[in-house]
Amino acid sequence: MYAWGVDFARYLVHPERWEELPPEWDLLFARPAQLAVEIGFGNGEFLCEAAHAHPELNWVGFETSLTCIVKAGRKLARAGAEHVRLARVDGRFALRELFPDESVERVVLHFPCPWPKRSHAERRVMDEGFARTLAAILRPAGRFELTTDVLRYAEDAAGDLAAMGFRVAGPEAVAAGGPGTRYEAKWRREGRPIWHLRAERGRKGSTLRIAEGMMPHVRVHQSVSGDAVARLGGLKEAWPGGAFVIKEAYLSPRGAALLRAFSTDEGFEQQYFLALVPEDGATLVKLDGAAVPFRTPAVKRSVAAVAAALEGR
Ligand SMILES: C[S@@+](CC[C@H](N)C(=O)[O-])C[C@H]1O[C@@H](n2cnc3c(N)ncnc32)[C@H](O)[C@@H]1O
Repeated sequence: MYAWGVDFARYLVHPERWEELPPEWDLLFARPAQLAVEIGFGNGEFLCEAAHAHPELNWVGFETSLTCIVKAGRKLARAGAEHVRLARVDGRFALRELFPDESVERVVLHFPCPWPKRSHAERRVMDEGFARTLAAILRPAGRFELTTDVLRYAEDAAGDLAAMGFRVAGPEAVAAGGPGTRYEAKWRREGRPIWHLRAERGRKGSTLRIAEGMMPHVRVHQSVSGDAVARLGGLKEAWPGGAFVIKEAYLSPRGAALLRAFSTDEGFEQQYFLALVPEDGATLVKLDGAAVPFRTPAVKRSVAAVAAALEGR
């Protein structure tokens, strides 16, 4: 990807397209090294600095904002940073699904959105589930660091981490020497106290992973009519922890169809397309390559349910 003449494509990775999860990070970085992860890296100030200060580590950053990916990518390219990869994936999902147990040395989270309202709590990065993931993917004595301007957030994090067996130091106020990010500068300008918490993994935890590399597909042994495709719009299923809905169905003049789908697995939401491809009197139901989702239980169920609906089951 080029933006203002700076090529930063070499930093970008697309885990949703990988056929094997979790991946071999050493192969991806073309060198064996300990892994360090930043979640919600914003404009990339810390990641850029950290890659220079700790060239012995392979750094992976996760962001949900495309604008941030572009800004951080440009910064890394300008600085000539090595051993960094960026992905546009929800960091909570990424940490759990993309790293084997006991494979990460360090995880950092700087000024996560606090989402103080109870009704928004599920959007917070740090919670009990995240602490469980950390206990699973961190190496023995691997560490997690949190910097925030919200004392309550840091205190809740300390509680969740301690309950998972972490040795927790803080939260303590840090007068200077924070991560050097845009949000640190912003809150310091406003005179807010900055809180730092450091937690070292104690006992190993375990976590349930749900994504697979394999692309689900089902062959329906009949061609499908435009009416049958149109009836797929609105198809939905929900079960404890997950759901999918087919939002819209588009039919091409040549008999192929695209279905716009939405899924959620334990709050991890995805939008994607299913393709219905005619094949010698049969129809292949598969994921379309335009917006490939992670292959979660909800995504797999949507493929199976569309095939079943077409077969009248
Ligand atoms: C308040 S900003 C802080 C950015 C940066 N760390 C800093 O200190 O300047 C929070 C960032 O986290 C990102 N973010 C929010 N939820 C996320 C998630 N679940 N996974 C990855 N990034 C996330 C947002 O897009 C935003 O860039």
